[in-house]
Amino acid sequence: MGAEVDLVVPVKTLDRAKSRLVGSRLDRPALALAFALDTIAAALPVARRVLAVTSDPAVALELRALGVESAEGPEGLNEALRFGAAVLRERDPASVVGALQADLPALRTAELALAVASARGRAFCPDRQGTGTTLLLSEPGGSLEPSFGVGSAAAHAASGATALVGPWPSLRHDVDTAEDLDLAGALGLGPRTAAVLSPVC
Ligand SMILES: Nc1nc2c(ncn2[C@@H]2O[C@H](COP(=O)(O)OP(=O)(O)OP(=O)(O)O)[C@@H](O)[C@H]2O)c(=O)[nH]1
Ligand SMILES: C=C(OP(=O)(O)O)C(=O)O
Repeated sequence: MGAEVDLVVPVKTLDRAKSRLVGSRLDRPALALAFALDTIAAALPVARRVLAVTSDPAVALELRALGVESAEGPEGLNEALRFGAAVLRERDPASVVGALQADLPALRTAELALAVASARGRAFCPDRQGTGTTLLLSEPGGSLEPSFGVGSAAAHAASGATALVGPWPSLRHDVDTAEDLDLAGALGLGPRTAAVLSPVC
């Protein structure tokens, strides 16, 4: 792709996160934090900068220990992403700015690197079902125009972004439900997520 890649990663307040993981013995806040830390740790070697946008001081503190910068953005996912993308764009008018979801606990660095390198212009990676979006990239120097939420893959395609489909299953396995967690587990979970799950497995 050529241009440097800077990523904004939105992280919801932990006590409200991953509400669809209900009905199990899972510790949702601990898992949401572990998902975010595993996702970001896998992304760090790929991106020049990673900026997390979160209103949760506990998340910011954990990320600081990883050397990751956080900012408190506005309420709402797309608002948080626009805020983070503007911060990154201000620092470099020519970079590729990306939005990476924080619920990819099986993410492999090499797979993210391959997907990013495959992008030509503004592009997105659909989730495994093909309806959601796990990664959205601007064109170099371009705007992100995030439309995350229900049906975001179709929304990103309709806004002119190209779908990134290739050998990067770990980038497509976001985890919202217990079934998603089983499927991500089959790919191999990051160490923090595996540690949270180990007492109940
Ligand atoms: N900063 C910020 N991040 C958000 C917000 N809503 C969602 N996110 C993040 O956006 C990504 C995708 O969100 P979802 O998959 O819906 O995750 P979630 O909201 O924790 O899960 P559900 O409660 O099941 O909807 C995850 O990285 C979340 O942490 C928000 O209002 N602000
Ligand atoms: C917000 C999104 O994530 P999810 O569908 O996992 O909630 C999205 O895919 O746009």
